[in-house]
Order: sequence, then structure tokens, then C-alpha cells
Amino acid sequence: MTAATLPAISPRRAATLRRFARGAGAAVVVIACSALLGWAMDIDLLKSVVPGHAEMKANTAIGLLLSGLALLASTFPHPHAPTAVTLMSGAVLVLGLATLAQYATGADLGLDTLLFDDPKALALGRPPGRMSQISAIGFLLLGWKGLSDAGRVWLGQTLALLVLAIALFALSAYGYAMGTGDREAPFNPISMHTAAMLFLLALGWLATDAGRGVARVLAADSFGGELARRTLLPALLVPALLSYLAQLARASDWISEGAIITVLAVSSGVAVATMIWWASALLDRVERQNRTAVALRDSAHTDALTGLGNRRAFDAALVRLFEQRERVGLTFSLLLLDLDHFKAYNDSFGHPAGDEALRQAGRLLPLALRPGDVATRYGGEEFAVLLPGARRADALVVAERIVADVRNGLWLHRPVTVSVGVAEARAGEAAPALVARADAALYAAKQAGRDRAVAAEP
Ligand SMILES: Nc1nc2c(ncn2[C@@H]2O[C@H](COP(=O)(O)OP(=O)(O)OP(=O)(O)O)[C@@H](O)[C@H]2O)c(=O)[nH]1
Repeated sequence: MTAATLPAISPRRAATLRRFARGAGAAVVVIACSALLGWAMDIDLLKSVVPGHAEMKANTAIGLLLSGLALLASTFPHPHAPTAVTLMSGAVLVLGLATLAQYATGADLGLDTLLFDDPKALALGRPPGRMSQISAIGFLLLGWKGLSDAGRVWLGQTLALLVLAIALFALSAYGYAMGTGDREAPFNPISMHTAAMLFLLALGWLATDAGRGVARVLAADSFGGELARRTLLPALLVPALLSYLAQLARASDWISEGAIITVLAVSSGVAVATMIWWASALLDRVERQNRTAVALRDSAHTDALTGLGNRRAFDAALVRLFEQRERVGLTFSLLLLDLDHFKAYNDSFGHPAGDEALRQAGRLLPLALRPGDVATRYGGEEFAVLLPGARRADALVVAERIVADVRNGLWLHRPVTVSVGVAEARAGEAAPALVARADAALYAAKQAGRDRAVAAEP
């Protein structure tokens, strides 16, 4: 596929994606600040949006604040923005790495209570104020993504997609944890709003690469773009929503386990079926539009009377053959054919009979040719044939075969004959010169008494 045929990125959609990334960055900054406020003023709701479940640790809030600012900075075309992104992403990477190092070595680098003490965690025998391993891995990936070279889109996109996967697992597992009250549930150590913020940051970073990677399709003015815009967000959120609703139902005790599983199975089936239906409906539209476009293009290149290619098809084939000649040195020859005394045929038997004779000539021509040869109606009672790979002598043989086939054809009113001019393309020759030489050969054939083929000098 050439660059010209790639789906165009709509500037309006690219701007929407940038606005989304900016909004995601701003939302993360606000939530991180509110969690820090929660720690400063000891407001539990701000630390942990789900009572009784994990809090957003102060260090997590600092990491999110820096990550949100890095994402925000990346959406502004200011000359200092890249430096700001590098500095903040570097800090996020160090925070994630240092926390993981503390877990791995058991050492206390004094990071966990940088800003606030965490007496409750201490009482529960947990490292005070320490963010979970999952959050630390998330920051490691986010910091790396912010630092990754803009030229290596695949690396940045992979890092953002890994963060997205962590966030999705955490959000989905939250449904389970909330329903069962199981504090040891998988991914439970990460607070719900931390998971939501990682989700936003991952999507925001994916959106900043507008025109590349995942965002190329999202911003594309194509059916693929439309499909991605319609289905991606629901596809990402449906698992979390379903597991949350299932656990809510389970906790309420008014629906049996079996019924929940059945509803879950049916609704995920319906969700998948809906997406398949969307995809199929779009593909169906694409294919029908393609077929119409192909039919239109074919009719624009077809001669209505004979069904052969028309002058436009001839010109296009000639250009292709000249290109091939330049590229791989494949020679080709041109035959120009003109039915003899056709004016007299028309005058004697009428224009409709002349049309019928032209149709018959149109049927005869391809029978004398090989599959790769191109037979076209050049105009009026003239035909042109292109013979890829044929040298002058081979082309003359084909031309003489056509002359004989026409002469021996069963014509309705009287025998018809044809004169043919043959020319093989010369090295470096332009199209008009080749046509002029074939035309001169055709003229020579007419002068020599018609019903024959004459080849131009090589
Ligand atoms: N029936 C019919 N006649 C056509 C069509 N296009 C061109 N012609 C006729 O073809 C004839 C061409 O005549 P001329 O160019 O004078 O040449 P000619 O009578 O064939 O004589 P030579 O080419 O010298 O052998 C004209 O009478 C045109 O009207 C067409 O689509 N249908």
C-alpha cells in the first residue's frame, strides 16, 4: 500500500485525540491533588473512594501528579514541553524503580513517607505509605513511555498498552473485590481511583501519538477508523462493568450464582455479537462501495460498442508498458489497425451494419492474441493492440494473423479487410513517437494496397 492510499488522518479527529489526552492528563492531576489533600487533612473518601478498600498512597498520588503533568506537557507545542516531559517522566521512572527495589531488597530508602506518615498501615503491619508493586510497575512503564524516543512508536505504544492491561485487570478485579469484601483479592492493593487514573494515562498516551500506531486508526477518515472509534472504548470497559455488576448482584443475595453466570455469559456473548455486527456492517458497506467504484472505473475504460478497452484504457496500458520497459527492460510492440474502405461499407449497408461489423471485429481481435496482450478500440474504425514482450518480428506475425483472420471472417454483407501498422518501442522513445511510427506503417500498408501488415523500421 502506498502512502497515498493510506487512510487519511482527519486534522479535526487528531485535534479531538489531543484534547482527549489533555483532558485525561488534567483529570489525573486533579485526582492526584485531591488524594494528597486527603492525606494532608486525613479525609478517607479522598484517599480511598471505596470505603474499606485500598487507599491511593501519597507516593502514588505524587507519581500520578507527575505522570499527569508529563502527559499534559506532551500535548502542548511549547519549545520547553519536551524537556518538561523528560524531567517528569524521569522522576516517575525513578519512583517506580526505587519502590520495586525496596520490595526486592527489603531495604527502606525513606521514600514511603516522603510527605505523610501512614500510621494505619503501620498498625496493619504493612510498609507505611508504600505503594503497591502493581502501581510501581505502572509508574515504571509510564516513566519509560514518557522517556521513549518519539521515533520508536512501537515501543511507546507497547508500554502504554501494558499500563492499559494493568489498569483493566485492576478495574475488573475491583468488581470481584467489592462484591466479596475480599481484601486479598487479586489487584486489590491498588486503589480503584489509581486503577482508573492508570487507565486514563494509558489511553491519553496512546492518543498523543495521533497519526501513528493505535491512534492512526482512531483518527483515520476510514471505515476502520469509524469501527475503532465506535467499539474500542466499550470493548475496554465492558469487562470491568460486567464484573462489577455481577459482584453487586452477588452481594445483594437476590439472584443465584447460576443466574449470574448465565447473565454474564449471555451479556458477554451479546457484547461480542454486537461488535461483530458493527464490524460486519462496516465491511459490507466498504465492499459495496469498492464494487461500485470498480464498476465505475471499468465502465470509464470500456468502449460501449465493442466491449474492448477504450482510448483511456489504451493510454493507461501504454504508460504501464513504458514504465515496465524502464524498470525491467521488457520490450513491447504496438499494432494500429484500420478497417479498409469502411466509409464505403457504411454508405452501402448503413451505419447500424457498420456498427455490427465493428462489434464483430472487436470479438475477432482478442481471439488472435495472448492473455497478457491488450486490445482496444482506438477510435472510429481504428483499433490498437499492445503486445508486451513482443519484438518487431513477433508482432508482425501477430499482425499478419489478425489480417488473415479478418479476411477469412464470416461477414454479414461483404468481406471486410484490415490494414495494420506495426512498431516496436525503441529505447528511450516517448509514446507519441511510437504511435507516430505505427501510424506511418499503417499508412504504408494502406498505400501498398490494404489487407496487409507493415512493420516500421526498428
Ligand atoms: N458504423 C460506424 N462507422 C464508424 C464509426 N466510427 C467511424 N466510422 C466510420 O468509419 C469511416 C472511416 O472512413 P475513412 O477514415 O474515410 O476511411 P476508410 O473508408 O475506412 O478508408 P481507408 O481507411 O483508407 O481504407 C467513416 O465513414 C466513419 O463514419 C462507428 O462507430 N460506427
